[in-house]
Formats: sequence, structure tokens, C-alpha cells
Amino acid sequence: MDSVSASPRIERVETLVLDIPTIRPHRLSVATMHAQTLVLVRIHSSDGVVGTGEGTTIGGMSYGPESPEGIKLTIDTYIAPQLVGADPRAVRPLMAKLAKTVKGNHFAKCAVETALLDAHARRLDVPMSELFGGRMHDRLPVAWTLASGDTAKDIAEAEAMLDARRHNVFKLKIGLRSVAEDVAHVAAIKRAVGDRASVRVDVNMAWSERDAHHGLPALADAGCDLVEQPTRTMASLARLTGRYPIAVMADESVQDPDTAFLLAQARAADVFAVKTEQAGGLFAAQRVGAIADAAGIELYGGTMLEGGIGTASAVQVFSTFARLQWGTEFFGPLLLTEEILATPLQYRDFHVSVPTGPGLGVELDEERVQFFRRDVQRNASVAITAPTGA
Ligand SMILES: O=C(O)C[C@H]1C=CC(=O)O1
Ligand SMILES: [Mn+2]
Repeated sequence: MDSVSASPRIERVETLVLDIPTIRPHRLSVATMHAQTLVLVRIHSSDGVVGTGEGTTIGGMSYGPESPEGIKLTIDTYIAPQLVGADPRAVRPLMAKLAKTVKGNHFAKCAVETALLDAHARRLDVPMSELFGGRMHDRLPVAWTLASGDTAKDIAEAEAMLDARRHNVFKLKIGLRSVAEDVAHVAAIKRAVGDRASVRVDVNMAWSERDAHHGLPALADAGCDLVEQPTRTMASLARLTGRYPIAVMADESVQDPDTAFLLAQARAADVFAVKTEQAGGLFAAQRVGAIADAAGIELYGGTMLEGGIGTASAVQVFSTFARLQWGTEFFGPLLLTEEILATPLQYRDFHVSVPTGPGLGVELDEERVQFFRRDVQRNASVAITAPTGA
């Protein structure tokens, strides 16, 4: 900060698109992923503090209305010019201004809000969780998604996760095959893991309500604990909730605090998957959590398969949730072949630890960030597993 003015000013907003391969194809009913694209945002201020955020979606535009390229364009063209010159410490007022001038674009706004909050917490020299009232948990349970598309491979993967004590909650992606085939797949995995793990499914809206009336009782019989977003509409979810001995979780339907309130009013779910990006930001995710709590709806920390930055931000916010009855699925960085954090998030004993350092509590590995940038030509002779070229 210069000596004339005591107030820091935002000087520059940087956006980077990174493409990182996944460790195996990740098969959802809406897309099969072979790589994940992360949009990193860095907000540079005159006092030298840099805050980092991440905007990440799944499968291009097949999951939600924002694409990685669109997130970058929205930030570069419409958001950054409104931030440059402003006091970066005014996080709430800046986000309120953006709410008026940029409609929708929840993922882009979440990335920017994350970067502002990271910087704010670094200035105050506290972990980001302190900005949300302080952490209730030092570690959070983490589920893993089995989505290779092959039952035997999924069972082998589940066994490896149990042996390593990394995950004992498995979410199975279904909805691509017939209901009967999917139920057989789930039942085989549950039979293999038995009482050692909780098995849940995510249909990603692929079922009709008639499919769901067949599928839900059959999944319950197979020992499956929860079904995530079996159908698309709120009315349909409301008709399914409470009808079968299996919990119904809303994911795609939870778009923001307003939709969370309507879902709660309609009793359209037993559980909400709260996602920071889908909710429209970290404060919005906290508000969705409060609405669920008030309505007696249980909570789960959801992911858009973000990398280390987005996942660390979710870990910071959800550590402040009093109740998180179904745990989280904050495993995004583990699905990627490469780590872009200098010190990876720590996964141990079926939990992820909440970082204790200032801000997000994690730092980027700059060399790896530069290596995976989409707009930089890679030297083909550099092995993908060794971005240092060593
Ligand atoms: O929940 C979703 O729909 C998206 C995502 C979360 C975990 C995973 O494997 O996919
Ligand atoms: Mn889901």
C-alpha cells in the first residue's frame, strides 16, 4: 500500500483456464468427463495481497447454464471493470453491486466472491472460516463417486478406498441405463461393501416420475441410503419425498436461497446438496444451509468437481455449518491426475482436514498452474505427470 492512501485498491483481475485430465473417465447421466476445466480468478490489489477463486462446472454446458469459457468472459468483460479501483475489503458491497449489474452467472460470481474473501481473510491473517463465524469442525467426512461405468471396476475402486481409509461413503452415478440394470448395479456394489460403507445414488434428473416410483423402493431394498435428484421438477420431488424408505436429496433444484426456500416450503426433499457455485456464492451457500436448518431439512456439502481452490473454499465455509448430517463430497482434486496446490488438501481417515492457514489456507503451485493453462502451448516433450520438466 502506498503511504498517501491507507486504502488498498484492486489493480487487476486475472482469469486463467486450466485443463487437467481425470484419473479415469467419469460417467454421469449428462456427460462423460475425461478432463476437468478450472477457471482460476486472481484479484491483485495495491497492497500486494492476492486473492484466488475458482469457477468450475461439469461437462461444458451439459450440466448447467454456464461454461468455463463463459465464466471467463463474464468476469473479464462485465465484472473486472467494476472491481478495478474499488476497495477490495468491501466484499459485501462489491457483491451487492455485481448482483445489480450482472444477472445470474452464479459460478462466475462465486469465483469472484471467493477471491475477494480469500484476500480479505489474508489481510486479517485469519482462515476464511472466521469470516463465516468460525469453524464448528476441524475435518469433514468425504464421500467418493463411483462412476467408471463398470460394476466390477467400481467394486475394485470401492475396496481400494476402504483399504486406504480414504472413503466409506460411495455415491454411484446412475440414470444412463434402464432402471432395472441400474438397480442391479447398485445392489451388486452394496452387497460387496456391506456394512463397511454407505451407498447412495445420483440420477442427475434422468428418471421420469414413473421410473422413480419403480426405482426408489428397489434401491431401498438393495440397501441404498439416499437418492439424489431422481427427477427434474420440484413438484415431482415433492411427490417422491417421504414415500419410500430412502432419503431424497435435491441437487440441481437448489439453485439459490430463493429456490431453497420454495423447495423447503413444498417439502420437496429430505436433504439439500448445497453447492457454493450453484447457490451463487459462499454467503449464498450459508443462507441455503440456514433455510434447510429452519425447515428441518438435512444437509450435504455438494461439489461441481472443483479443483483445489474451489474445494478449499467449500471446506472453509462448510466447516462453519452446525449440522452436516450427510457429510460432504469434497473430493474434486482427487479425481484429477495432477495437483495444482503447493500443499494438497489432506484426506485421511474418511475425512478432509480444514486448512488452518490464512485465507483459503492453501497456495497454488505456480509452475503447475502455468503448465496446465489452455492458452499456453505445451512442450510435448514434457511429461504430463512432471510439469517441472524434471
Ligand atoms: O452431484 C453432481 O451432480 C455432480 C458431481 C458431484 C460429484 C460427482 O461425482 O459429480
Ligand atoms: Mn448431483
